[in-house]
Amino acid sequence: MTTPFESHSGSARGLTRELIEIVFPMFEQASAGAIAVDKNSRITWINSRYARLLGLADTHGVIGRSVLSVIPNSRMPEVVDSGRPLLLDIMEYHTQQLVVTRLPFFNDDGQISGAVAFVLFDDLQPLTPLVSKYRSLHKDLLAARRALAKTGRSTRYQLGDFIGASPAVLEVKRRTRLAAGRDIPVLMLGETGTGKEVLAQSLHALSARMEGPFVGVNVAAIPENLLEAEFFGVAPGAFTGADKRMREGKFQRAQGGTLFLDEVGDMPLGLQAKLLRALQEREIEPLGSNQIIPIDVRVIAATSRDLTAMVADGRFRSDLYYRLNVLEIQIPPLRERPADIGILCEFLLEDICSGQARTEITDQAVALLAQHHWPGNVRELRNVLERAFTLSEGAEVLDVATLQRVLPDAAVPIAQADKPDSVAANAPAVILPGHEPPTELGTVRPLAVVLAEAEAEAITAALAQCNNNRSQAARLLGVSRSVFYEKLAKLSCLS
Ligand SMILES: Nc1ncnc2c1ncn2[C@@H]1O[C@H](COP(=O)(O)OP(=O)(O)OP(=O)(O)O)[C@@H](O)[C@H]1O
Repeated sequence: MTTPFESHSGSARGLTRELIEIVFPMFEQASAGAIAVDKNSRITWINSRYARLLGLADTHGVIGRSVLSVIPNSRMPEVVDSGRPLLLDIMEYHTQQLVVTRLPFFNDDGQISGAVAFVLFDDLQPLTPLVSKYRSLHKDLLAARRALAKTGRSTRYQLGDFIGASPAVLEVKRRTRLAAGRDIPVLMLGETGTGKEVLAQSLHALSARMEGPFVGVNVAAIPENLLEAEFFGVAPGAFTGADKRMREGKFQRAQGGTLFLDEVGDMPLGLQAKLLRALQEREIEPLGSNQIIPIDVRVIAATSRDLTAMVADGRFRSDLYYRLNVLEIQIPPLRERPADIGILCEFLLEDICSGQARTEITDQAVALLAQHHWPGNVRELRNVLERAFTLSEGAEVLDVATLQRVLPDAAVPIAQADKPDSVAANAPAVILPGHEPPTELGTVRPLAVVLAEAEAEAITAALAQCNNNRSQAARLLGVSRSVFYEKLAKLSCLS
């Protein structure tokens, strides 16, 4: 039998490799599948049992490929990066849940050479009690993390929460891991709702600053005259009526951790100069004080604006742009990666249904969603699924007809509809907004639901019309920027 270790000869420096070589044949025989990767997480070997389990035509086609491009939920890169084994894990692969164990192995100099994984069980039936316990604990953990993130300064997202397996998303994840390993400023560029905050939190959680605070500040949501105090704090008694105590700014709160500057493109030029100074000197001066405070903070900036255009016409300082953009992560809009919509729906529905019976979505419904333009990206997808779930009163399956009733825009060709669905089958060839078939629930719905839907649609349409420029969208809707942000935040909480 060939093993992934044959090319390495001589005595191993660490016990790990020797042990693996001893136990490998036993594990390989007894397990439901085995795979090995090199130190770059590229597949070097896979046995035929695992290839069959993954539905691969043969074992050769995947050799040399990144393991994440074949098994999107694999945690082998983590094992290779950390050099630590993951002895027991449940990994989802399409509809299967596999119990896996992953071990790193080292070369003669003690350097990491790669990792090997074994599928211990591909049928969870005997483990049902354990798995349901795991699921309920996992749900509790997510709920606790969310509650904590609302009150404290910790993060609630990890890289695994950034869902997607398209090449563009894999590249985003690769750059995030790279950025996490280096203490440098990072600039995230992407439209609204593409997950910039999810990614910023994940980066922090992967970095050496993970034990430190993660402090987020949305530059666009804070009135201009308060921004400086928000950033740098206020000395005691700096103004008449000001606090007797020092009021900490975001930089001080983020000491030892990460400061996430969301919508940095909305920062007024005056404050840009002060931010640049703070980043260059690594110190700040609270308002009304002559005391200098050293800062130890990693900055992750994000924007949905075209910063290079803003630099070109003088609305954003070029020196600050280069200081923030040491490593750039471009997050693609959802419409450019329709292949991710299925997996995103699965993940978002799981979250939306949490605590209730699981709802599935038909392939035709996913295909319908893939045709949508998604100006509000994943946040909008989440809202659409939430509305569909509410409208269907927790039905087991979301189909084309239900989604047509909640998708905000345009006509949908009936050819896409689920064939056995009676509403779709009797519908006109094209369903236009405002001409939806009457629902079984009747036409009268609670006013609060109708108003909330109308508000969500107006916000999405305004953002689309203004190319995601929030200040313009707020003006178009006749509300202040802070009211607009409040509503946007509520939308994302609801979703
Ligand atoms: N790739 C993704 N996987 C899972 N959820 C995602 C993903 N991208 C975004 N989301 C979800 O979409 C919503 C918006 O994400 P987030 O706030 O990170 O976006 P953003 O780019 O920071 O938006 P904005 O620019 O409007 O602040 C959240 O509910 C988040 O959980």
